[in-house]
Amino acid sequence: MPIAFTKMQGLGNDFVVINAMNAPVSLDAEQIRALADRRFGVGCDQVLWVEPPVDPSRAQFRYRIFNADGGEVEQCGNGARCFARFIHEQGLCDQRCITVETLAGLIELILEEDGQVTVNMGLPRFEPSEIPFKAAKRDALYSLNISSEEQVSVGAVSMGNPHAVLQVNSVDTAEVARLGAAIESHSDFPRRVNVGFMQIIDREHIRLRVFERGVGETLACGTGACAAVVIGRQQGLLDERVTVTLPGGQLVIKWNEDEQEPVWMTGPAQTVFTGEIEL
Ligand SMILES: N[C@@H](CCC[C@H](N)C(=O)O)C(=O)O
Repeated sequence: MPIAFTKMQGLGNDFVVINAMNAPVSLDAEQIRALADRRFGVGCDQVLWVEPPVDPSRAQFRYRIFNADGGEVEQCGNGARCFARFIHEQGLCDQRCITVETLAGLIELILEEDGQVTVNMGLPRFEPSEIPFKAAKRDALYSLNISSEEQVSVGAVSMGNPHAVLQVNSVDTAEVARLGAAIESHSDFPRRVNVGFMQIIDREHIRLRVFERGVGETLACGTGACAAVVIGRQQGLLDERVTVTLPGGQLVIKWNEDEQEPVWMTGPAQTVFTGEIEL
């Protein structure tokens, strides 16, 4: 049976979106990898499924996320904006504000008048056990051993999914591939981790590159942008509203530093093409 899909992108972080509202879809990890393959499949960083919610009294949809390596994960920010646009374009819901279930909890998607999408990304979590990260106690920065001769300093936070953030002098020269791969699978992050390289331009602007868990470096990472701003803000380096420049474009992230208040992300989302594929 061919599978119908929509190819979407948010700042060049790209997705294969599958509508499983009417008929359940079941793909195993090998089939997800085949779909995501850029030479033999459609090609994407993540595969997203739109499903009916488990609890319709709390949410209109269930949003499931699979990395290109086939693993299911908790959260995806750029995907959330594409999810909102997909629902609207497919006529699945005409409300401009929708609530969706994810493995990380509920998130809220708002379609703006100008076509951008704002997402309530939920609360950042800093307790090591919630990230998860092996540390004796919560700290602003942790020293991570890359080898016996090399240590790096990272901030760690969960935006529903795990993130480590390194501050660098320049994202142009940061060793994203080498350090990203080493930190992504570091034994102190038992579920692996997304790794952000943050260059602070000023209190309202950062540049960021992200080596994503289960994918490698992508053109943008929404949860990575939230994580970087939250970490930069906790270190007293950033203001409440920050523009994040990623290789694929810009996001605006807002967080008022109250740990009981959510992080907000605004940015674009676009459909690229639709198709069918036999797996
Ligand atoms: N591209 C995403 C994050 C996708 C999931 C991530 N790779 C993980 O494994 O947690 C985003 O825009 O947030």
